[in-house]
Amino acid sequence: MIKYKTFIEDLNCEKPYFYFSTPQYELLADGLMYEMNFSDFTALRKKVNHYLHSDGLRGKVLVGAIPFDSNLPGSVFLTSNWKIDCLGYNNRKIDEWQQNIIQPIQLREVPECEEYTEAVRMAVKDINEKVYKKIVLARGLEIIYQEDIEVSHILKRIYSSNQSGYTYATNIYGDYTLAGASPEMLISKRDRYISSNPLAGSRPRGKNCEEDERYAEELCKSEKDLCEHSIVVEYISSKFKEICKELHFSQKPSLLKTKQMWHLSTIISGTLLADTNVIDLATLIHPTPAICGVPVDKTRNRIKELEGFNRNLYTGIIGWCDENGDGDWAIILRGSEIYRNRVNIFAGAGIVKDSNPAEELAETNAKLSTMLFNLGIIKK
Ligand SMILES: C=C(O[C@@H]1C=C(C(=O)O)C=C[C@H]1O)C(=O)O
Repeated sequence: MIKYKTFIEDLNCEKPYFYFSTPQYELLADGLMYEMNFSDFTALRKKVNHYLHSDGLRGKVLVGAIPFDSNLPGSVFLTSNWKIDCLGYNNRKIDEWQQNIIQPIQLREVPECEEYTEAVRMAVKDINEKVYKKIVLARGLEIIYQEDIEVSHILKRIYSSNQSGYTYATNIYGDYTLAGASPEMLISKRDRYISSNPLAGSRPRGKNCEEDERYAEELCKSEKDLCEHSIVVEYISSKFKEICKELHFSQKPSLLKTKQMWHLSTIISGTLLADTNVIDLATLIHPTPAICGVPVDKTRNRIKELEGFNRNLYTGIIGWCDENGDGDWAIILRGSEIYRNRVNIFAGAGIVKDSNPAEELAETNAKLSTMLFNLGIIKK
């Protein structure tokens, strides 16, 4: 029997220029690329529309990652060197990629836990004073190794443990690899059909079945988490209402589980009134309150003050756009920046009026565990 290997399983020691997969397909873009720089989202939209209307994307695909902050410059890439393949059911065995995992010599919190809980306290105060309604605050871990780590092993582990989410890896942004296992699709577009699947409101998975079910049940009933979730659904659905003739979403969120987390989830879908490309759609709704806050400008500025580090591409978006303006863009979450012997990982939590600093810290720890597991630092 011929053993079918996916693009990611087929990697030897090389790092892919750009890799993106969903449970249904995987896309790999490699080789020569044209870099399209942009100064902000408005400039990006203009350039992409120009390319699409002048047939400049024929046979090509646009791939890349767009920063969290829409006022910052960035770049996306155009290439004819790309392939896409269906992913049917395949048995992703993480154990196969257990070998060659090295352990770090140092882990450093950026910022320190106490600074993070203090930032949450300040945000709750802002919310009580009605400065804003919700804000997402993140923190990071810097992981140092004695020697350079083998990126292709880590990618195989990320892919294998992320059967139901979006796996991404790119090497086109300088001297590091951005790679992770995002659970959240910002926008998907095929012809006139569009959908978004925001997540907000979270619990860790339990240590046993009983605890796991209890956490899931608690999440479904939690007023605080339901409120956190409804803010995001309201934001995206009101943006979609302006551009869609039909809009569908359930009034009650469902549960989505990853290996490490439970999330409240809502699929919002619609049919576009006029053909709009996926970059226009992504930049219309990004950053959503799932990773930024309400109102957007106020919370984006406050995030810079309270977090004390630069998010860059973390909580930005990653994906592709084809010659028809179709494509998928996921939020850059549960990811890592891998530099030779150093890895930076990040995680955030949504803060609303009833947030408790210690619980939000625990939530970020649970989210960080996705990459800690993929790096082989923790066992589960
Ligand atoms: C910010 C992160 O996650 C986001 C925040 C969530 C929440 O507050 O419940 C859930 C999923 C994501 O939208 C992260 O994973 O770093």
